[in-house]
Amino acid sequence: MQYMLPRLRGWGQSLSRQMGGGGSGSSGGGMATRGPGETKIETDRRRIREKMAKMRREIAEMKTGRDIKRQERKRNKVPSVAIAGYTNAGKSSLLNRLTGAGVLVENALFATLDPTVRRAETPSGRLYTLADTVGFVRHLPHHLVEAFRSTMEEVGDSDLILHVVDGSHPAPEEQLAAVREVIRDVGAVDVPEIVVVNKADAADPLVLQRLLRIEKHSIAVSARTGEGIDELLELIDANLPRPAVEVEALVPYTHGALTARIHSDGEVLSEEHTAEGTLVRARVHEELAAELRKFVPAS
Ligand SMILES: Nc1nc2c(ncn2[C@@H]2O[C@H](COP(=O)(O)OP(=O)(O)OP(=O)(O)O)[C@@H](O)[C@H]2O)c(=O)[nH]1
Ligand SMILES: [Mg+2]
Repeated sequence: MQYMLPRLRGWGQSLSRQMGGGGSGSSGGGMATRGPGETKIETDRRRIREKMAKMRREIAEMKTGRDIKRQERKRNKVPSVAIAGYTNAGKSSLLNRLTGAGVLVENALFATLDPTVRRAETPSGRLYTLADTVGFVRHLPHHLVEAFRSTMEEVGDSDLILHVVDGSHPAPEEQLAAVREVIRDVGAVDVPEIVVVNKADAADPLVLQRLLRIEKHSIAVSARTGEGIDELLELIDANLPRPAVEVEALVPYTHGALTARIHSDGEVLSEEHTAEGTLVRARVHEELAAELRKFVPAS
């Protein structure tokens, strides 16, 4: 903490530029109010110091709850998708847009301190979890990187990363690179990534074109207007890990709940309603495959 404060001069300045300039008064929460005799930089430093302290406390409290949730997810084999990206990129807005959740959205740094997890469903009916994460900033002092690291476990453990970048920012490539550095640091390089270029409504079309060309797995969206969201949902569907076992089962109509689980936990390849029940071909995880064994149709 002591060591980082002298460095906040540059940081604070670039942050206010990033947020559209014009000082801190136009945005942010109540903490932005300047005390008597405080200069802009002092206010920034104090604000950041307060945020950091709060964040560390919350991170410490969160860890246990997160571990439990993660274990549950692993057991149920529900694929997990993490929304990562630079601070203020629109991660929480995207989570809200994708799941209808009411997560706090604010034009302020580190609006999100708790990696919230929501359940979501693909257009084809597969269930997955979607996690909102803490945003990154460039030139993060080293001990702060440590604090982020624990929240980054969420990202490292996920099956798919939605890497959100603000397309209307003057230097989106730099933000992408900075976030990737952290993703690499936490060993999440193997997790497939979709680059979600957000704020398409406010971005320069040429910048959008450039980003979509450079980034192979990318899509332009606007969490605000909903533009591109349906396509993103399809893309998530296509990029979720495929369950391991392909099965064929004739499920009696009396076992409707089981048919429903094939839809939510697995990937249905074909389905036919016969006189004896629902004839399904699907990819499912081991557990469900075992339960379906007694319904393998006599051939
Ligand atoms: N024009 C425009 N603004 C957006 C869009 N999505 C988000 N915003 C705005 O960008 C700001 C940041 O949005 P958040 O969703 O809080 O961003 P975040 O990435 O969760 O930020 P942190 O949690 O602080 O890392 C808010 O003022 C949003 O209203 C978009 O698609 N278009
Ligand atoms: Mg957020």
